[in-house]
Amino acid sequence: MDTDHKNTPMTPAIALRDVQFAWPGQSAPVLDIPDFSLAPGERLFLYGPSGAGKTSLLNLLAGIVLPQRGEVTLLGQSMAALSGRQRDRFRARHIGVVFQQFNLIPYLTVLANVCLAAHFARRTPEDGTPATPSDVRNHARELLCALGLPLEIAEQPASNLSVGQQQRVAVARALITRPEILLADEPSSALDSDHRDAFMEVMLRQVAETGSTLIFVSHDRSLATAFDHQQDLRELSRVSVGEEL
Ligand SMILES: Nc1ncnc2c1ncn2[C@@H]1O[C@H](COP(=O)(O)OP(=O)(O)OP(=O)(O)O)[C@@H](O)[C@H]1O
Repeated sequence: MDTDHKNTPMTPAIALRDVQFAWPGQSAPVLDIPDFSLAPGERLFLYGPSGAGKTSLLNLLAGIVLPQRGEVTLLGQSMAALSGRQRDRFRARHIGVVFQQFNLIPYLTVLANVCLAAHFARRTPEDGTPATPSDVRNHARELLCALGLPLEIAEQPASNLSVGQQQRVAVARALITRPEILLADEPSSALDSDHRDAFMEVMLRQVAETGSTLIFVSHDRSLATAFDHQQDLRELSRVSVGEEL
């Protein structure tokens, strides 16, 4: 169970060992990663050409898919040891994910989309996340405002928003739970330079305050200087084209 996972100061936030992953129906792995780990609080900028498997890797780390071989361990918890439902719960409580497609619920208001993540995480004040609904709403409004979204937008359905606005709502939704691990897949791709700078400041400030471990995927290499490390996925993953699993 999620609550059983051991998390000592020496435990990496993220650890992959001998991981091979192929999408269903494909015999060739998209990822083959012998060894990869990040310490708590490390911030990694991940890049690589389109199709290299960056999004696939984030799906593995979020526990959305499991590898055919090897082990993915987050905060000391093996993902394979959890059922699908337990992985969903683990993700809600410990991981913030900004998906490329945002995955907002279109008919819910912006505020409801952001607050729902806090509801599913069901954190207590001791975890550092406000517990009362009105505190959560205030925190959500603060995040939306810091990300440059006008306040009146909070009460509109998410489907009314521009792509760049939806992207920032998705970022607020990932940050509101103050997750130990933040996985962001091209989270600034639809933003102009002013909004991108504001977004980077908000995200990095909260990550620093919370001590979150961050993997940030982007094609914009100019952003890499804000991170502890940058990594080309092709150097991490030794995929042999045509190899059978
Ligand atoms: N849900 C899926 N089902 C089947 N195959 C998939 C799925 N998602 C990705 N793939 C395949 O896995 C490979 C890697 O795709 P992935 O999206 O991980 O690359 P990427 O590096 O994130 O690319 P981009 O920079 O364009 O976002 C591609 O060949 C893609 O077709």
